[in-house]
Amino acid sequence: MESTPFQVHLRGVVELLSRSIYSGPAVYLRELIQNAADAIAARRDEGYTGGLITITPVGPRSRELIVSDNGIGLDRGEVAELLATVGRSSKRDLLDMPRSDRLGQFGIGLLSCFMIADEIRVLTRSARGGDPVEWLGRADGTFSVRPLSGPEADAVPVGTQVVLAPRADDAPLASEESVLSLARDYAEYLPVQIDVIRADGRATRINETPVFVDPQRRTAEELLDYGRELLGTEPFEAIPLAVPVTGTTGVAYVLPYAPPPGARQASRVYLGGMLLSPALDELLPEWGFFVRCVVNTTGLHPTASREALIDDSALEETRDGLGAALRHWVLQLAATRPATLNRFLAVHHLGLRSVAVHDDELAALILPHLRFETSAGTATLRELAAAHPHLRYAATVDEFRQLAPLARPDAPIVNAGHVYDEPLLRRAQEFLEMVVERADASELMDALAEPPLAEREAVTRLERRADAALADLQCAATVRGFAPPEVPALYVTDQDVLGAQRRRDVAEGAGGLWGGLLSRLDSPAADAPRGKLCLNWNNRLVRTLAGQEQEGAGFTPAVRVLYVQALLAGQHALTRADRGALTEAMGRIVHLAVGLEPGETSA
Ligand SMILES: Nc1ncnc2c1ncn2[C@@H]1O[C@H](COP(=O)(O)OP(=O)(O)OP(=O)(O)O)[C@@H](O)[C@H]1O
Repeated sequence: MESTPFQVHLRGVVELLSRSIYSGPAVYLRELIQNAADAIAARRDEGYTGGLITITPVGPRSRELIVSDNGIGLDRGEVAELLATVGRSSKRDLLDMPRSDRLGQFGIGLLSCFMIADEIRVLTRSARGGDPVEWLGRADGTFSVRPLSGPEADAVPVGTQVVLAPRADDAPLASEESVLSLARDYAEYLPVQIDVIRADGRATRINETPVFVDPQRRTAEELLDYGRELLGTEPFEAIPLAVPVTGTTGVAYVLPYAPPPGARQASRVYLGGMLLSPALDELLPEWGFFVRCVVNTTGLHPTASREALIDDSALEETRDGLGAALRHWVLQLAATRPATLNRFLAVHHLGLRSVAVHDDELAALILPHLRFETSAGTATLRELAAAHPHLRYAATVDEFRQLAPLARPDAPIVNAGHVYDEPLLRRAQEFLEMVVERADASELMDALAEPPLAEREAVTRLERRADAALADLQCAATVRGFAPPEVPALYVTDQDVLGAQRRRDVAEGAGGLWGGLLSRLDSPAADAPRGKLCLNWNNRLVRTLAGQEQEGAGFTPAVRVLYVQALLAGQHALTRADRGALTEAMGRIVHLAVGLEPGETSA
């Protein structure tokens, strides 16, 4: 059997590159700069100390774009082998791992030039000696090699020039304006000088110093300057980053605003100084949504497109390292700058809360510092855990509103009615020494002071009479002493009652089929849930009501008005029955005030 080498259909491969691998034809320039930089690095390995890349864009005087370098160059044998063999690269080491000082590794980069031109012409002279060579590759898959001699050869210095004549449609990508902007975007931080030759013949050096490569040695102002450009606004703060195992350094900019929920901030990533991606998702842990990073790395591995990173253990290690830096920042804030921590939490609390619900790392970090509203003012969870290891909470804002007045100051109730609060409070038990439990209205009421034994009889009588006065309103009465004494009564419900009440409100508004259905759901049964009116034994008015020996005509309307007042104070919605009761009770009170019998209406 005869073995035959595979045939490569070059147009098909180029099509594949342009459609499926690269984000667009503009990457041709990145690939050329990268090859030039690698060639200079290779020559520097042999003791050379110079290095310059020159790019001449397409212009009024020439339809050709030229990228020249004074790197290692290629001899005749290397040209045929390296330039014309798809997938062959000089830059992989023996273990097939990318070398940290070389950018290329796949042996396909040069083909990207076919996305804008039908021919690639390479003039090259090896630094190791030998005659220069011209290599001509064509998009139809053929190439030719021509050794140069005489004056033609004398004109070719050590290094390589790549010459492209872009197709008319693609020429704009090789114009001075595009070349300047692409070269800056991709390569302004490369450690090699890059000049763009302008139409007037003058060179513009595009190199800039990357502040994020060595952030520890930069001033805060320098770091913030870059951050301002990156975020388009003043960063909240700049956090220097370093993950030495993967040669990654950079800066995380804390956003001064809350990003949309769930949005992980994409990072700007440079590989060996060359832009890999302006917006890479996978670099940060999920909970790092509150920063936008810029990093340079030498130890992470690009995919063939060079626009993403391979999700391998190096990336995972880097993610962990960056997470650790963010965690350190938060802990430092908590320890040394609590006011800044509070400002940070005020901006990002919703996002932090949403992620801490399911992310252990963030929960452990942030929970102690989260602030909650309680019946005794606001406090952080750490403060609450220290003062009240057994903590009770209300699970809705409604519930909090009605339970808060019942809570003793030494046993406050936490408002866990806002989004994420309840699951976070429950999680707090894993990270802080505390037990949290949902507060129960009747238990709280039981904890309130019972009136003294000597007055029990009067209290029981008052409860019975008030019960009777409220019977048709599905409300029971109870008497306790609580602060402040000016409040005559509180209305207390448990969750079932609140739910039933809400359905009744809807039914009243809905009418028709829906209304009928809902009202049937709640048609008062013997065991129908009842709210409770808790009368305050410390209140003068309540005592006076209790003191009325006879069933005075004012008792029932007074209790019913107290009931409606308590509902309103607790911001409960009034049902139709409640409104009816109020109108009727007020009518009777007005009659009593002017000395008329209830029925006496006509003159
Ligand atoms: N300017 C240059 N100077 C010297 N050699 C070059 C130059 N450009 C390309 N080469 C040689 O041609 C080979 C193939 O280049 P190509 O850009 O296709 O792949 P690569 O750079 O090795 O890898 P990648 O696909 O990751 O870019 C290189 O490995 C290098 O040996």
